[in-house]
Amino acid sequence: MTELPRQLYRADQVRELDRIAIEAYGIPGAVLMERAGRAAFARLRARWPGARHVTVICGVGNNAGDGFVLACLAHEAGLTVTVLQVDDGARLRGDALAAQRRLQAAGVAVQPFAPARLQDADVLVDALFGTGLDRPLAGAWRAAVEVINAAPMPVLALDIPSGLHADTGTVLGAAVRAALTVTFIGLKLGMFLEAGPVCCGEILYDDLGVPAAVFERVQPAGFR
Ligand SMILES: NC(=O)C1=CN([C@@H]2O[C@H](COP(=O)(O)OP(=O)(O)OC[C@H]3O[C@@H](n4cnc5c(N)ncnc54)[C@H](O)[C@@H]3O)[C@@H](O)[C@H]2O)[C@@H](O)CC1
Ligand SMILES: [K+]
Repeated sequence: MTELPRQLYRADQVRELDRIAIEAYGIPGAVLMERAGRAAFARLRARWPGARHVTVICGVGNNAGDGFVLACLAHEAGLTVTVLQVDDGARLRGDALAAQRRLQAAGVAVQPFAPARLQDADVLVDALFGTGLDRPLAGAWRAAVEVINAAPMPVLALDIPSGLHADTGTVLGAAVRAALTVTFIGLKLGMFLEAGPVCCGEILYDDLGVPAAVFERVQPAGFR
């Protein structure tokens, strides 16, 4: 975990940083996902050392994958772990699907999201959407964010609070209000604009071990 950098990026630029790290430096996406889950879990324990029950709410992309990795680590650390999926998960693929299967092999069930399933949690983890959010939340997705925001427990958001536009900081339908956001590889412009600061809460950053040379290949969109 390193200090907050000054560079700010758009979502497409962070995806470009991911791509360069994977393709030009041979860091598998699954390794980045493992490091993301591990970094976020370490920060969860540091912020809420007394937490005994963690509930991870997952979407259907790689942000969910980060959540599955965190859930597995929490389970291995002896915490009570509840994993909820808002969609039927049929769209899961690649690294995220592999992470979900590892979690299930470790004995943690993935259940459909339901408000009643949030109770008893000490901390909620927002693994619904990250930089792949590309349209306003609607239906069950929006309802889930509203239930999360109405719940009494603190929220740790993975990479960016779900519903927050990574480039503009606008709320796309609804956005998670997190106590802590652990963001990966690049700080997003939107975290510091409009609703960004309120939705992110405290921001912590992890470069996921991406070599400094990778960052020289993408011109930041701004500086904080
Ligand atoms: N190798 C990588 O690319 C890495 C990605 N990481 C994680 O992956 C995230 C990006 O993952 P993805 O690009 O898979 O996307 P997300 O996981 O952010 O979004 C999941 C999917 O939701 C769908 N979606 C978008 N807006 C929606 C809406 N309003 N309603 C319903 N569905 C919607 C899209 O089809 C998208 O693919 C990052 O934020 C980060 O958390 C990290 O693990 C670092 C490594
Ligand atoms: K998120």
